[in-house]
Amino acid sequence: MAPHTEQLTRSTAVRLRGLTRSFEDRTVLDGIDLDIPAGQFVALLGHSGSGKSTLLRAVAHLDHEVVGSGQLTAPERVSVVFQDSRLLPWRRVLDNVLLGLDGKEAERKGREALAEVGLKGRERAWPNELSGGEAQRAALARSLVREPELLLADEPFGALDALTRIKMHTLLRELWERHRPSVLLVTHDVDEAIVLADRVLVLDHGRIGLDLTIDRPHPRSYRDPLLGEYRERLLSALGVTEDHK
Ligand SMILES: Nc1ncnc2c1ncn2[C@@H]1O[C@H](COP(=O)(O)OP(=O)(O)OP(=O)(O)O)[C@@H](O)[C@H]1O
Repeated sequence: MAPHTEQLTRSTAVRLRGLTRSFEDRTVLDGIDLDIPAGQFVALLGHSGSGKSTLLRAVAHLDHEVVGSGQLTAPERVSVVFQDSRLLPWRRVLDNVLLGLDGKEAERKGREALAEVGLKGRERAWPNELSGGEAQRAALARSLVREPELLLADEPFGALDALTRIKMHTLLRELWERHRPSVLLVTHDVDEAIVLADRVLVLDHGRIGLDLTIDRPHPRSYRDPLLGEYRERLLSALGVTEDHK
């Protein structure tokens, strides 16, 4: 089966059936079935090498060798944010945000998106004049301006310091509240997953080992004792026992 884009019902953003990916003789994704309803914020956890990025690349249609007995469907308007901002160093911030878009209306939206991520006034800065957190904000603005139905994020805050990361969590959640894309966020960080997402998946041996709904109101506090129960379940699904903590 070749992955393809097809018309999805309004209520489902992503549908995977039997998604399989092997590299030589190693099966990394082993028949994954997954539905992500439109507008849902999902985090994907798993050990290093468990296949999180491979799954995200498949959903982004960046991998043409993935196979399955069923289907891989995702919306056409998909934006991807990576751990590094991937801004082009020879283009100013606004031009990076607008990459591939033309016209006054696009420029207006680009400026608006930069204002939304707190970079008003930095439109004409060069990427090397931005801090890591600012560069990731610009990358988020570049995604937003395309009004994605699905935002795929591969450890977008992995390279940031702890304080900046917390600010970015708040920003990402606020942007989600305003625009309501479906989100698939790959992360190593259990706390990041439970503070941001409404549903957390754990990838284990090529399958979804745990599919956990986080039923707590937003904004969430890291200190919420009820989040502790979710943390325990996720750590246990990841095979982290008390001795390892
Ligand atoms: N192009 C490739 N060629 C060969 N093996 C690959 C390729 N891409 C990924 N793999 C392998 O597939 C497995 C899963 O990789 P993937 O990057 O999806 O894991 P991950 O869960 O995102 O890891 P991390 O958390 O360390 O980023 C790894 O063992 C990796 O070596």
